[in-house]
Amino acid sequence: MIVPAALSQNRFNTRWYTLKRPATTDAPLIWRRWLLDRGSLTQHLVQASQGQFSVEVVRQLWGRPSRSEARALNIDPRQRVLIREVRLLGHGQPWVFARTIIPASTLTGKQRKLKGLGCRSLGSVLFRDPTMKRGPLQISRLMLNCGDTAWARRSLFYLANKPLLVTEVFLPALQQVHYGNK
Ligand SMILES: C=C(O[C@@H]1C=C(C(=O)O)C=C[C@H]1O)C(=O)O
Repeated sequence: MIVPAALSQNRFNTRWYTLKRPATTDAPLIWRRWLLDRGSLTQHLVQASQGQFSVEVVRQLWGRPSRSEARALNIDPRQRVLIREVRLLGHGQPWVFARTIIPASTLTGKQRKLKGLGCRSLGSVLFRDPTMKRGPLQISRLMLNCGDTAWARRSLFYLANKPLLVTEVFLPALQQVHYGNK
């Protein structure tokens, strides 16, 4: 199971870079398209997989954020948050690992439904919400448990001005995907 411990464990001290200009990343061009697009990643993956797309929930639990996640959300690291970890599959292959951190204070009102997403994509809720705002993208290069490294990005989303932090790791299998110039 490729589950990047570098996201959830403080000991990895993963460094995140906010890109001032796309050109500043040394990511290969194809990755820049994936890494830096502010639209729905789900939509890209549905297109790239010709609809053979699915969401596999790895785990969902109440727990504590990493220090880095708490800093990004500007919350106390001792605060309990809802943690959702999924793999996004194309043609049954894991293409993206995603970890979303949702403070309890965000799971109120209409946003309570985020607790019961199951295998529906988070993106299908976020990008349909007229109140949705997205903060700047941060980029990192992570060490995966299997020893590979992978490009990752994260950003804050806001629904009705309430934050959640979404981190996406682009797994090695995604490199085989020849994504058309759409
Ligand atoms: C934010 C999006 O939702 C995607 C789906 C996720 C999920 O179902 O947990 C998490 C992160 C994203 O890769 C998106 O589609 O852009």
